[in-house]
Amino acid sequence: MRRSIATVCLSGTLEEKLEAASAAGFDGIELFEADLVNAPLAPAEVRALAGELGLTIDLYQPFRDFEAVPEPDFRRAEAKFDLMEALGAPTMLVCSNVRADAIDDDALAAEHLHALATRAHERGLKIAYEALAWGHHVSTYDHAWRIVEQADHPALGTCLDSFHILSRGTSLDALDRIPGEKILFLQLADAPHLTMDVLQWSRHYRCFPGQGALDVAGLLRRVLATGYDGPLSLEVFNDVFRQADARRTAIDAMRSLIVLEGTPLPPPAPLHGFAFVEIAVDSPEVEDLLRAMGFAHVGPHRSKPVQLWEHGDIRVVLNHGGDAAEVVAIAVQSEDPAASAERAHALLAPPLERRRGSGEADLEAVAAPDGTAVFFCGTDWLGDFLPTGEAAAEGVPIERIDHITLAQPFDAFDEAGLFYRSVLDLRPSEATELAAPDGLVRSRAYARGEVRVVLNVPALANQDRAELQHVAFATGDALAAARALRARGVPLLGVPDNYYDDLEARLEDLDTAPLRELGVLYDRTPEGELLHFYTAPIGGRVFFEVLERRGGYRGYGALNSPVRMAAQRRGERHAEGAGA
Ligand SMILES: O=C(O)c1ccc(O)c(O)c1
Ligand SMILES: [Mg+2]
Repeated sequence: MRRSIATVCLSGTLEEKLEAASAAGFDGIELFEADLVNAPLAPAEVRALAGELGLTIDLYQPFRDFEAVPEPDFRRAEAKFDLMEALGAPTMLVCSNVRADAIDDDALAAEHLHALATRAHERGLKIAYEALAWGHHVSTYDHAWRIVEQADHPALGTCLDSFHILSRGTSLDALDRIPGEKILFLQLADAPHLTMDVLQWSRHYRCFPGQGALDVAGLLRRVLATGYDGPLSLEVFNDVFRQADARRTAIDAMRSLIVLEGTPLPPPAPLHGFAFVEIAVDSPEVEDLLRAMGFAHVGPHRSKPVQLWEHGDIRVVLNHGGDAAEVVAIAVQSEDPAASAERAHALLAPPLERRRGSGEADLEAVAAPDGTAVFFCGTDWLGDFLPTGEAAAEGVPIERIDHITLAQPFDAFDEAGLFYRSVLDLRPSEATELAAPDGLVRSRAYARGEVRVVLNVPALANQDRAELQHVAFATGDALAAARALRARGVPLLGVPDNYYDDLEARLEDLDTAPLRELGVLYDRTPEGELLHFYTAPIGGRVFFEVLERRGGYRGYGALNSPVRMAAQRRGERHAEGAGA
């Protein structure tokens, strides 16, 4: 099916919006009136530019507050028809009247729309009538359809918008009564569950399908069952997207449509946890910390300035080309790396070209939205490192990478989420908000089996950095691990006494003494328990966590994150007797 995107989804000037839509592979656009009014291009020039970019102008919108008023404004409508002829836009969206003085009279609305359609028809144009969820009298799609049916004009049909329908929880059953050819346009948008005024919800929080909580896929199935074969068009009003890079947003939008349509993709290959995490370093600090944690430097790379460090099943690659300590790559162990990479490419993840020495493994890698490399590893990559013969220290019970937490830029929360969900086929948990000392952080975990990625994003722009990156190591015994690491002189993050006092007040049966002594945090859900602690940050940017999941605990200790963040901000380290 044809894919369109409304210019309101994208940031920038009209020219930038068109270029971004074209670069992402869209076939057409919905032209928002304001984007045209604000542009120095004549309508014919917009048409020419769109044409050069391979885009059609599928819809001109919105035409507001027309129907069911004492004097419908045909003069304004004719002016827009002139414009549409110059643009080559075949259809005008008329949204339901929101004015307080609109008349509650379906027959009158139908009469006005019939008259409008008659004039449009003379020009070879069409009118698509859409119910806004906050329309004064017409606020549901079935009501808008009844009026269109009553108006009964060949140049008049309806425009369906998934947000207006699903936000109100309107039953989809009436869709079966609308003939496909009378649906002139389909707008698709998702949104998170929010309890708020529906207009505010629509204008600020819409997102691309798959990024919110609405069943857009279910609605699409019902609409396609009517025989609708017009464009699938994204119409998303979102404060963050308005501030994001238009080219990235357009690719995010296209990825969302690829997933929504159920486009055949290479199936996700089974994954077996993380093969490695790569950390860029600018000082010997990380090496010192890994050594103190019992890691062995098992080998330098044959041709690149990177080293492999190992402990149990944990592999950390240190990259000495960095100018700050940060996680630059995550690598998953795939049963079929080539298939994983093909799936990623089909989902528009840009491949990363890698330089490879002769005899070295051909590692497939793509770039995540924030530039983090995602590698798909088989088993041959370990041969790229020259063995040193070093072995990890005994007696430090840390076993494998449990999860990797990536601090993302402010505008990447939904985009990066959709990327990891679709490319790696990870399942999202509920999003949470963490109150850090420097601002609110939105956090959401994505997981499949042993591959777990947590995305942390500042809630507002202009916050330099509300979060750090971290790699969490799984242990079978957090208290023993904390004891062993302390004995080896690993600088651990201090936890205030107030935290343990609160824990005791909340959980009467919990013995907090060993936790308090060792600076170990605790969480409990009906499924199980979590014991975890953190190293002090290195280079101000990266730290490690050690965690023990007991029973079926599936979370990430989000409740305790603000305690950690406050301690990190103070630069507190756990010292002997700190709990006393
Ligand atoms: O928010 C609005 O006014 C508005 C305008 C046009 C649309 O198609 C829509 O869904 C909402
Ligand atoms: Mg709409």
